[in-house]
Amino acid sequence: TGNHWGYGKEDGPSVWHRNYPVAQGDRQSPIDVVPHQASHDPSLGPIVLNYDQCTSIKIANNGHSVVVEFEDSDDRSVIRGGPLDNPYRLKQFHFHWGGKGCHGSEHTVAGNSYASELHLVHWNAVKYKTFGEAATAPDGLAVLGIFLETGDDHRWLHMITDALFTVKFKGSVADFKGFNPKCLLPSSLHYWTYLGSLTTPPLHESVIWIVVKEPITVSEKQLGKLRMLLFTGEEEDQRTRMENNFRPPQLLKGRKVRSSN
Ligand SMILES: CN(C)c1nnc([C@H](N)S(N)(=O)=O)s1
Ligand SMILES: [Zn+2]
Repeated sequence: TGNHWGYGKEDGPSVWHRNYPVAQGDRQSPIDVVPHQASHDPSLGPIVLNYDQCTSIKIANNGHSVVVEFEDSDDRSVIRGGPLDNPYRLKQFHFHWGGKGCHGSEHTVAGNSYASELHLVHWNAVKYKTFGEAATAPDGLAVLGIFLETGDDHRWLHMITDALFTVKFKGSVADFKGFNPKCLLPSSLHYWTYLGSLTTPPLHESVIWIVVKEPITVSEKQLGKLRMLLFTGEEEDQRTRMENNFRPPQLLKGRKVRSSN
């Protein structure tokens, strides 16, 4: 019905263009990052995260991913520096992941996928009054992408995976206070950056992407807990596991990818 979209055969990334023609636009995301073709830009400073006053509010299953929302009525959690001309306010973070053992990241590096990808979504509250307004502006959003590879348990990710049972069904929301996503960052914030889009409908071409080079390590067990989430609501008799909720890489269409040092 209407603008319903998903990750299945009938409603997945290959048909999103029918309801969202921008899917075939000139600055779509994700992309395959080819490190040796990225231009090293010495003018690109470090990314600075001021997440110390960061306050998470709730965790939700929106039928496409699991999302942790933040209080964004002031500049308590911002990202600045790097390619950004203003500080951008943290609004939410969410994940994309694969099926058992297979890949799940959205961005790829020289054709290689990671098991999952974390997106920290920020908006330019200096230039725009609301997230909605920023989400349709060419410099409105900044998304920090972090790759997840499998290995040992991540010492803090259990804070999230232990809460997933509270949001199993599409449309469920639960309190999730006091979580600071700084604990999910790798030790180095060296990155690639390029101009792109949201990777889910409405696919607005409003994102300055900052893809961090160093992945974090999580265990297969922790990733498996993401897959106990459902795409479907409690009232639906069809129970569909939430997995493979990633869009494949899109054409670069002449865009330049820059690399911090
Ligand atoms: C409205 N918001 C916060 C978002 N809309 N689409 C989002 C996508 N999941 S992504 N992957 O961040 O582009 S995030
Ligand atoms: Zn995302």
